Amino acid sequence: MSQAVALPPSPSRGADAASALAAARRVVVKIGSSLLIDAATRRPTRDWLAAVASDLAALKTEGREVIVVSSGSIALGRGRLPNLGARLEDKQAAASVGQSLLMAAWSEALAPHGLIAGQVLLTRDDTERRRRWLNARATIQALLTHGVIPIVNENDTVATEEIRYGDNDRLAARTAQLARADLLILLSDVDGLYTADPRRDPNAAHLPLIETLSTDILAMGGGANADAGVGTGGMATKLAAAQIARSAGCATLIASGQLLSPLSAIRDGARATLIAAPDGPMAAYKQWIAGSLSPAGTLTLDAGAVTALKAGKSLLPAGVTGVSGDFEKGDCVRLTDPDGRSVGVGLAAYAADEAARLRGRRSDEIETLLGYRGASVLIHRDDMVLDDR
Ligand SMILES: Nc1ncnc2c1ncn2[C@@H]1O[C@H](COP(=O)(O)OP(=O)(O)O)[C@@H](O)[C@H]1O
Ligand SMILES: N[C@@H](CCC(=O)OP(=O)(O)O)C(=O)O
Repeated sequence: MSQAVALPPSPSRGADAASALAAARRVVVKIGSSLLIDAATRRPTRDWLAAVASDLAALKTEGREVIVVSSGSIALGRGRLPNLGARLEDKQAAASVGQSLLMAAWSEALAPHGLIAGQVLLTRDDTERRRRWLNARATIQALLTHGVIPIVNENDTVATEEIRYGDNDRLAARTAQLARADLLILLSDVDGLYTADPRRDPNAAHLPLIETLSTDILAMGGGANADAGVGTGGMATKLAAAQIARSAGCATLIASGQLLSPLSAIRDGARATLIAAPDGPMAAYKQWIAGSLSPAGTLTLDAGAVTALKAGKSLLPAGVTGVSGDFEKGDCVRLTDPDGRSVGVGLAAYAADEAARLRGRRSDEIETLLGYRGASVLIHRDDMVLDDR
């Protein structure tokens, strides 16, 4: 995995947009249909896409990991099937045709930089059900480890959440949460949040930094720019996305995508709104594990495993002496010492029946015991919170 640049404290804390980007290690960039697709021709805005690809390549060269959340499949699909109607299934059909065109456009734009695009189609269920969530996270991690740029969109064939209610802003926030990104950049047709919709109110003032998403701030988010033709969300969905990201310890930047190289522009000081997050993504993730999930089972550990966990290691199957409860992969389980005292909690990498088969066994036996090669640990240390920490 690439190593980050020398970093200022954290993009999550209050600063300005340029320093938030300079400090970010893992960045999710959300790009809406109106930026990617020419409303008149319903084709990709190739020059813009080429410039963004070059921006993304620069971020990667600087040592940051980059994930893109890209809309555009419906608009592109409609370009090929102009007679489609406005029903939900027509939109889904458009997305089905347009998604491959969208990926082709991304692959073409990234290729001159030696970068490969990987398609990731998610539904809300995938980001909320922990088993699928762990699977999606592992796939995104594997893509990043191999230097691929994941290009995420909603799986519009099976889900209608975002195309019915808004845009991909919330999907981008959930992706940032899933990937434990520290910065979410929402590229828009406006250079940030104003005290009121700047298209309607000439006195609206730009807000460069939001430390707290108060109800007053949330109320500033109006609907979308109706003149844009493609794109659906508006500022309200961006603020809703920022709220999701913030609770996951990820800061959000709302910035203009209407410049040719919008990410370089942020780095060079272009105006934007930074919504800070108080904790980093790992701290927020651990708080979520410890505070929001009820354990669905228990793993009893031997004394050696307890010592290893306290030294910061992951839990290997070899250190587990007992498995109880009915838990699935990704569920929260309680960890206890040989005397039954709680040691902490963690997210299981295997379901209860599999964990029972792996109990007390070496990691190199997992493939033989289960018939496939899964994780080499029962609970990864990142997915674990110890009581006495
Ligand atoms: N308080 C606000 N500050 C900035 N923009 C606002 C605000 N309230 C509503 N808007 C509108 O939200 C639009 C951006 O949302 P949207 O059209 O969905 O953009 P995109 O397609 O880039 O996601 C702006 O063009 C603006 O008209
Ligand atoms: N999944 C849909 C995204 C829905 C949408 O319109 O999003 P956006 O362009 O961000 O308002 C698509 O690819 O067209």
